[in-house]
Amino acid sequence: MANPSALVVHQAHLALGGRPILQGITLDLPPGQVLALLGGSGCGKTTLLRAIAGLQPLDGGTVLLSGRDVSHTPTPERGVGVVFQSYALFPNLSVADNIGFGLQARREPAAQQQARVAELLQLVGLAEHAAKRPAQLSGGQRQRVALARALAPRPSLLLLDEPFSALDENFRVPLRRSFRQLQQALGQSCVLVTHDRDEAYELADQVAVMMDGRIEQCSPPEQLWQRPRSRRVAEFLGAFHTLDARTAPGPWRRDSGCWIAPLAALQPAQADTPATAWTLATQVLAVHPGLLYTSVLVQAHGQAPLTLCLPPGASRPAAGSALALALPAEALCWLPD
Ligand SMILES: Nc1ncnc2c1ncn2[C@@H]1O[C@H](COP(=O)(O)OP(=O)(O)OP(=O)(O)O)[C@@H](O)[C@H]1O
Repeated sequence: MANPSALVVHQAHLALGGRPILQGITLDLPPGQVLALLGGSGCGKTTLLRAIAGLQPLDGGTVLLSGRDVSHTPTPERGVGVVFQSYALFPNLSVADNIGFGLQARREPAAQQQARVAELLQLVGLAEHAAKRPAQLSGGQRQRVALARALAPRPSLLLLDEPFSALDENFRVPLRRSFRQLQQALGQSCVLVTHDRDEAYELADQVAVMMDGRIEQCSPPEQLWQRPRSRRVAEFLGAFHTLDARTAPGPWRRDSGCWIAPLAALQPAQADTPATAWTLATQVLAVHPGLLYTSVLVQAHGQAPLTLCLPPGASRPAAGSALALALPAEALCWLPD
């Protein structure tokens, strides 16, 4: 028989302070994969993570870990590891003792505990810092201690709440890449809470977009960014031009919904632009030079302003000038409201 899913959440419901916070969440995570819960502030990501950990009781619904119904099982018996945004390390314990904390609590033989701590110190590259206190470490090192501590008891599922958000961009990206390598080498199943789209895209096998306590779409990242299922998801991902279908010209006009196209698909119209393309007569509102590209804000009739991205060397149009743009037909996809 195939391995059971690392995590199944079925119809999770929860209200707090009289407000619905989780509204029928259903998820299924195969073993060894990372699921990212991606959403804006207050959509319920952390609450869902806490419910999976058993730190927040649900009003209704079930949670299964490796096929075992843990809906009413206390946290210590669920076999999950948790890495909090703040890392929550013990300031008076050494790095090694922080990592070994969960093993002591399980009363494993001392030699076995020491061997496991040494293994994890190696794994996260902190062997020479074993005797230090958390205050003597950098933010990235503290994050790795928190990760090692959560991994030490070999959890069936690792839960991570914004684990990289306290770090500077320069540290965040290399650290999340080394985390992904480690996770894949260990085959560790994970649920990752994040509001960072790049992080979700890079780290996750499946991305669940959460809005108002619901999963709007759960798909592998490439699929999500190619085919968002609704306008809300497309707008949240921020990777598309959105054009109103009601005010669209000729063949693009519809009674409802919108057309979306990847940002790079919008280009200046050329002599060889195919007749099937959607051509837009626009006026340049503003030009914003940038390191990677120049953003040109344009206004097309009946549409919200659009942003054309020009490569750094391209000639820049002047604000107020007219600019003919085109979107190839194959880049456009209609979505319901
Ligand atoms: N104990 C509580 N009592 C009442 N409301 C709560 C409680 N805990 C959380 N909430 C509310 O539930 C909603 C979801 O909170 P949650 O922390 O899960 O959001 P989030 O998606 O993780 O947001 P963020 O990214 O800002 O952390 C918020 O509106 C929050 O105010």
